[in-house]
Amino acid sequence: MSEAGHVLAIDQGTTSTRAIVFDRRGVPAGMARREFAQHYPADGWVEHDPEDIWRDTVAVMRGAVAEAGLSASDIAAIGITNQRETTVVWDRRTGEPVHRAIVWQDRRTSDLCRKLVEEGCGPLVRRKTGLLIDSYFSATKIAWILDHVPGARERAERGELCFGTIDSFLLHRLTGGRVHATDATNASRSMVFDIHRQDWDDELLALFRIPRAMMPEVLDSSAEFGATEPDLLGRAIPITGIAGDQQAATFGQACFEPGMVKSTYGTGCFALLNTGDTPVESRSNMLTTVAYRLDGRTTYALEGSIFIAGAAIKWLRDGLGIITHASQTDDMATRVPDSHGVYLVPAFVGLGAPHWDPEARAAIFGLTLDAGPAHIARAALEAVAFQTRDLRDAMVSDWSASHMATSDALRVDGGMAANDWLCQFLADVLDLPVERPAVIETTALGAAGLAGLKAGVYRDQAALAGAWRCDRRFEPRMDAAKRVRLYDGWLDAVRRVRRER
Ligand SMILES: Nc1ncnc2c1ncn2[C@@H]1O[C@H](COP(=O)(O)OP(=O)(O)O)[C@@H](O)[C@H]1O
Ligand SMILES: O=P(O)(O)OC[C@H](O)CO
Repeated sequence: MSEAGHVLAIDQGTTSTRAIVFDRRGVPAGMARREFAQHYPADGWVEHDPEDIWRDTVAVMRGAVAEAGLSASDIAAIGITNQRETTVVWDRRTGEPVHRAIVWQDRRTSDLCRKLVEEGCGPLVRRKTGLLIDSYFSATKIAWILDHVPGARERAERGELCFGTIDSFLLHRLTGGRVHATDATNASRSMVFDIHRQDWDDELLALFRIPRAMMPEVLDSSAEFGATEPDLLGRAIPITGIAGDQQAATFGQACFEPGMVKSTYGTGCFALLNTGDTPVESRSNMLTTVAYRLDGRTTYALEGSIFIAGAAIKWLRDGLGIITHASQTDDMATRVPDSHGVYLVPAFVGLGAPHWDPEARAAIFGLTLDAGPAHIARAALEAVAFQTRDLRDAMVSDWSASHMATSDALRVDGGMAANDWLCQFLADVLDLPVERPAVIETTALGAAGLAGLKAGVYRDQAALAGAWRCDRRFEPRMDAAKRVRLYDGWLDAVRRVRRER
């Protein structure tokens, strides 16, 4: 058991970077958070500046330790969790990025993806990676950078450039450029990683024209990744846990048994169903992915990915200007009896699962002169619940086709899970109890759990599962006829968005 009793988790998300110090019981002891700039250089393009992310990461690490009233000597280990698929390419020697990070929401390579699908490459990618060919994943983003940054492809072939998702970029910086690695969950989001052989796949690397020389080493999610440069926090601290944020949330929600499901409501919404040590291929356009890999043993999941969840609420604030803080939407939705027939389909960057339609764009239907901001805010929240229903129906059909039932409640987390109105509506639309944990920052908790297992702060997964506590359980109470009517209206709105693209 480690003497230093705390774990520092870095949670680098799409709209903000957080660090949280957890104690030996998995209780947050200190936290710091910074939002950072989103860049939209063209329609469907989304970029982040890696230097903003690095600067904020160092600041929130130091801020969280200070807020906890601790020092580096109290921190046994660091865990990293991150927005997935977002792609950074940097110079191996200097650590300098050759281009801004291309974010997971970015759709600039959708034409290339469509071409590969038309050429019949879909089954090969699906069989090896569990993924559909889509610009969401890293491979085509890497190729775009190599094709559009002068000299980058030649430098990459000479081994002078590194690719990494955000975890890998931060690991390289935190270790002073000594370590170029990632974990199996992040690798599984690239479209060039064989989830069965657990290795980069040369046939797929060739298909996407990516030199193997730029790929990071792939380790377990709980592993010895390296140690921080002493000047960052006052002493070298081991980094012993890494996972993509949705897998970290699955771990933080203690969804360790096959059939258990969690759904995270951040910028996007991501539902993961643990399928155990067997990858389940979806017939409903869900993804097959790595949930976590411990001691060389891979646990898989079915995943439904929705690109816009909290981002729609952010748009109400920054785009429409009808709110000044996301939490206002709770009161606004409560104030009106229904959305007055208003449906908002948040296809701002296309539609993810189960449609995978990059060309779709957002729309609001059903507006009348007596509809107002509260109806639109409610429709934005309702859309998150309707999209979750789309995912759950697909996952249940995949899973129950050949396995036992799914768990009897949906565990939720992420920034939006603080919205009581949304959690209740979610339970109503799913006709399923929704459980919100006492520690809502489950993504960071998962990263801390992975790091703490390796560092000896937490005994084992059973101890982590035993520490999970429900803060509030929302029971479904909507009558069936209303549920059917509302959801049918949603399905009609989505059909209209897809027809009109
Ligand atoms: N009370 C709330 N009601 C609705 N949406 C919220 C609420 N609080 C935060 N959000 C939304 O959740 C997102 C932030 O959640 P978070 O998990 O921090 O996201 P990420 O990890 O993607 O950065 C933002 O898009 C914000 O608009
Ligand atoms: O930043 P989040 O929490 O919305 O997560 C983004 C996902 O990792 C994208 O796959």
